[in-house]
Amino acid sequence: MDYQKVIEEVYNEVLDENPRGKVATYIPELENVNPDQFGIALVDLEGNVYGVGDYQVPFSIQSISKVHTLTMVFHVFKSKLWSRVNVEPSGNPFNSIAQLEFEKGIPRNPFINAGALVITDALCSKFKEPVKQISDFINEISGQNCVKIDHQVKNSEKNHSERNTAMAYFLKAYKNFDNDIAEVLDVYFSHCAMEMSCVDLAKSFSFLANDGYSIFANREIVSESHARRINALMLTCGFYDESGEFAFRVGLPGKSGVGGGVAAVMPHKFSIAVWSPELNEKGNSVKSVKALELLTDKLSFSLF
Ligand SMILES: NC(=O)CC[C@H](N)C(=O)O
Repeated sequence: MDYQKVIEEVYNEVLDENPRGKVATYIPELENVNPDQFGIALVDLEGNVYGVGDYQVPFSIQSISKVHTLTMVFHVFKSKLWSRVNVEPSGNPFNSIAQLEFEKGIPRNPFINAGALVITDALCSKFKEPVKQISDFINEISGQNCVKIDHQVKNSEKNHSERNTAMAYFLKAYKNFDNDIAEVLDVYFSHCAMEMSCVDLAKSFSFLANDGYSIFANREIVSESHARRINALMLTCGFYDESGEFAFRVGLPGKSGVGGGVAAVMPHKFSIAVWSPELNEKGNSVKSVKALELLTDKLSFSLF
């Protein structure tokens, strides 16, 4: 399969069609990014890299980091975690407070903000220096020192953090939050403000395409059965209230972030990351989703 040719075709077709959205503005610093950037990187299971466009430009990974943090706790906490977070699609926006109250402080899944805050809280219980541990972990599974925290983005989110702070208090009220709220939020904003390029991100997702084994870290990151479960969660919950639409159009497990990135995997074949900052109203990158739809159509395979 000539992956380079396919991603170049996809790239050109998306640029020809030029679907537009709006860059995220609720984190003010994210508005300063050039909205025309667009890149695709695909990494196969031998470690070959195929890239086109701005695939080496670092961008704010935002919620994509929730897959990395979940992986870290999945490994450490095993099944205990699932009494604190559910595994159902939310069908609601990623920052819904109403849903959290309705469900008595047990977030629907680990990828909506409330669920990710519980995961970050669990990380804070386990690790002395959680931000360093998260960076080290992502660097390890990407095979290089690629993670940087953009402190302007971090502080920008911190200065506009009313909803996430409210959610953390709600979780605490329902006794589903162990650590100091400000500390956990600081860790959460730090991992959301990590910057990576498409190629680094695709490498960091490679173990999920490879039954849990990372060819970049040269070790098993999670067991084969845990890798399958993380993929199942990405397929059903990775795109918030648009997860069904993504499964319908693309058919790969994946995760989006409001920085405009999407990382996805085709189990036993490759991992891929696409980035373009303009989002649709659900918070998913318009060009990235279009590119992945064209890609699975051209390859004539997906999970289904
Ligand atoms: N969907 C996202 O990427 C959201 C992440 C963002 N840091 C937030 O908490 O709102």
